[in-house]
Amino acid sequence: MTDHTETGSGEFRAGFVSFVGRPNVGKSTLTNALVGEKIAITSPKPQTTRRAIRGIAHRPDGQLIIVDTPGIHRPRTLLGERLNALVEATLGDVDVIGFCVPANEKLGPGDKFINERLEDFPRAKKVAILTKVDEASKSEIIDQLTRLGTLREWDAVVPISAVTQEQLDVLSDVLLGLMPISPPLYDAEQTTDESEDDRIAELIREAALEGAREELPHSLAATVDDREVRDDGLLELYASIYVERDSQKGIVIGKGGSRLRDVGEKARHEIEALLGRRVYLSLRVKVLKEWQRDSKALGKLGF
Ligand SMILES: Nc1nc2c(ncn2[C@@H]2O[C@H](COP(=O)(O)OP(=O)(O)OP(=O)(O)O)[C@@H](O)[C@H]2O)c(=O)[nH]1
Repeated sequence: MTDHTETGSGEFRAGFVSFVGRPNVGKSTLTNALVGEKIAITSPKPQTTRRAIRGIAHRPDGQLIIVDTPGIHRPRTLLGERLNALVEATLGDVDVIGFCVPANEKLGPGDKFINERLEDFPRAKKVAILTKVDEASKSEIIDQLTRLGTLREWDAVVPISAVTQEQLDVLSDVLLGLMPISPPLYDAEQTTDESEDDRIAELIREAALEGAREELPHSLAATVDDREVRDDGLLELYASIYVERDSQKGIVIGKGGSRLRDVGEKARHEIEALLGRRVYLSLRVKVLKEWQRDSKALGKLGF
């Protein structure tokens, strides 16, 4: 079981926080930096986060349970609608919402749209997080903080960089301070409640996303279909990458299978790091026609 020593102030706090913001503002990177382990996938392509993944940051004086949501956006497909419903359900339930805005881009209509939506979640405390301060000048940061201040009365405003780790300790202090006094909600060893297969599938999808062309990211999904331990102890994993159209299959596989080999190689390294053991990874690319619009297919892929 867990071994939690309480600090001077005495009170242990635990609760749920969700980071929201436009695509690509650094929510997943922040989650990973706070948790200290790779949980949510990160990618330079927007909207790559598709499911609510919990990362748990353990501290001597509390636990921050991070619910990573897909971005809030206007739905265009059935997948989009489901994702928005997921966001609604998640945000209705958290103690703190961290509204992320990058320091190196001006506040735009997208930020304002999301900020207004925060009114729908009166239960949650609201913290503005200025991300990527390593990419902005002092005066840009000050301007941006001032503008953020005009949006609403925040419970706190914190500038951070997940890449240089700047102010991450301040942010976790602030977030924890806003959490209810509570006994630990999870064991100290636990950093996520996602299943291992789901995490492996995310690593495969992340590898396949790398270098993928514009049209592809939203069409990619991955599943782990089977696993077997060989006599020599090697873990065999059988997984599928799904695309929506025949033409996309060729793109993922590449000339003579070269691209798929690279994807497999990259994913295998990440999976081995996650599991702490050697793995044989078999990847197959399958076409699931228009799966984003097909409720049966969405179910099959775990949405
Ligand atoms: N320089 C800098 N880059 C960052 C920082 N945080 C994230 N990034 C980069 O910004 C890009 C997007 O980061 P993500 O964490 O995937 O963004 P996200 O908000 O989770 O994106 P979605 O999943 O699309 O909603 C990646 O290329 C990150 O490496 C930061 O603190 N500094």
